[in-house]
Amino acid sequence: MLTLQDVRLGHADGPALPGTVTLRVAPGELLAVVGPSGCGKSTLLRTLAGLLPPRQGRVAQDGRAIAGPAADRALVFQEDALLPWRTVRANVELPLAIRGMPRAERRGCAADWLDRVGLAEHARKLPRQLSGGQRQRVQLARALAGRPRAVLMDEPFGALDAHTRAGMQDLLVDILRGTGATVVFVTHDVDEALHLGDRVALMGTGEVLDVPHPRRRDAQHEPGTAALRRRILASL
Ligand SMILES: Nc1ncnc2c1ncn2[C@@H]1O[C@H](COP(=O)(O)OP(=O)(O)OP(=O)(O)O)[C@@H](O)[C@H]1O
Repeated sequence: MLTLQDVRLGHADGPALPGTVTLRVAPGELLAVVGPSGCGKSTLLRTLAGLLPPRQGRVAQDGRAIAGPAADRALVFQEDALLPWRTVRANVELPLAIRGMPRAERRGCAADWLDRVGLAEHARKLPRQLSGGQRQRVQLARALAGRPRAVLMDEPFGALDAHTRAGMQDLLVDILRGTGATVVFVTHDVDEALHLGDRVALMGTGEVLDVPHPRRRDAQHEPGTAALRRRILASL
């Protein structure tokens, strides 16, 4: 579980953002976060990751204050954060190696995750030999291979075309199933938030709304989904 209690966000060299955030993300939940540009969505994720201390208030994972980055919380960005000189497999293995996992075990773990994201036969390639969508799948494999209890995703599919993006959403739903990971997912795309989220947090207003039919593509035209969509759009 991730909790923020009366948290004031802000970068060290900038002013604190207006207002405070109080939020509780339940174990295994996917919380989608939307809000106007500049309202602090990325700052929120960095604070949860432990990369930025809160200006005020308390940020905790499972009741323990978050004091710095930890392997238990993986970050996935929109921009490609793979090491270009390492193979796909070595990129997925890297966080496992840093955690001291023995070589044979991390080989097996990386192979398993590359298989789950459909890239088994690309393991020996370099990132630049892959498409944008494939690179994003490597990032997912790398984030999840370490079995984090929380995954913090900042517009991870924002740079992908609509078709690839829908495929990535389906893949994410598929590979999260059974991991029990808690996910905070920042997006500009209201339909993505409504599809992936159990709840949607509106960062501008502080509201957190239940999604009536999470992860059901056919729910788009259900009255509850349509009403929620209008409400979110109005808040943006
Ligand atoms: N590295 C930084 N140093 C100082 N201030 C920053 C830094 N990054 C962002 N900010 C400021 O913090 C505020 C919140 O930015 P943030 O990137 O969290 O917003 P956001 O909601 O993610 O925006 P967007 O939707 O446009 O990505 C903005 O006023 C921004 O100028």
